[in-house]
Amino acid sequence: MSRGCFITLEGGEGVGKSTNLQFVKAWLEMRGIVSVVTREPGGTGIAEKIRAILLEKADEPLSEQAELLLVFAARAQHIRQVILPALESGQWVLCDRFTDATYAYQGGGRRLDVATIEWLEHCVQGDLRPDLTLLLDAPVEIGMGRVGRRGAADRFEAERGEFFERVRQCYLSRAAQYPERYRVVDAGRPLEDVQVSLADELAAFLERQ
Ligand SMILES: Nc1ncnc2c1ncn2[C@@H]1O[C@H](COP(=O)(O)OP(=O)(O)OP(=O)(O)O)[C@@H](O)[C@H]1O
Ligand SMILES: Cc1cn([C@H]2C[C@H](O)[C@@H](COP(=O)(O)O)O2)c(=O)[nH]c1=O
Repeated sequence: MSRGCFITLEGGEGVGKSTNLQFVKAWLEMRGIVSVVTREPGGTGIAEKIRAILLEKADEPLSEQAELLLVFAARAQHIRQVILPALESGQWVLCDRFTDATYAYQGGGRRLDVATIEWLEHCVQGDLRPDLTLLLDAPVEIGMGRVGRRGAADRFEAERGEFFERVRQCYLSRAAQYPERYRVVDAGRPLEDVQVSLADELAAFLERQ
């Protein structure tokens, strides 16, 4: 049995990752491809508990180093419990954020040392990398406007605009750095247009397999 493909959806807050992950799953299903939908941080019982720590606005401030290590602790659990078993059984994995989010949020947003992130990535993932990363890109105000209508902000959503500008620029520069893996989709357009572009990218990806 051939190994499944690993697809990640990335982007800033409110760009439409969760909405479009369901679209991607349905698009693949219509072509006979079974996929597991999951997310980071999270995706297992333990990793979801870590997610709760990362997202909650607690009285005790979470240090930036603790934040980085928690993200990778959740990822280690997720990879071993969910991602690798699914890929090895031939299923595809569709993940709402993965390590590119760590480069964008902890590297770009928090300005933590990129070499440390690379080292943790190597320790936790070995050579596991996404086969395709769909970057949903939209101006920060558009994404935050969509999120704002959803209710109370979590610990990340409460960050300032400049933080999210750095996150966006970091995603875009990684997309330029890894053009063979990344596809950038303009997510500031109406949902139907975004999904036409996603379908084009998925069709092109299938052609390459
Ligand atoms: N292209 C679009 N145009 C207008 N509204 C959209 C579009 N895409 C998603 N939305 C809406 O924006 C909101 C946020 O979408 P969604 O939860 O999918 O984003 P997300 O990127 O997963 O957010 P988060 O960063 O919080 O995980 C939802 O109400 C969704 O219906
Ligand atoms: C994987 C990952 C995530 N984050 C941040 C980014 C988001 O603000 C939250 C997750 O919530 P969402 O519903 O997906 O928006 O976590 C991060 O800072 N670093 C990471 O590696």
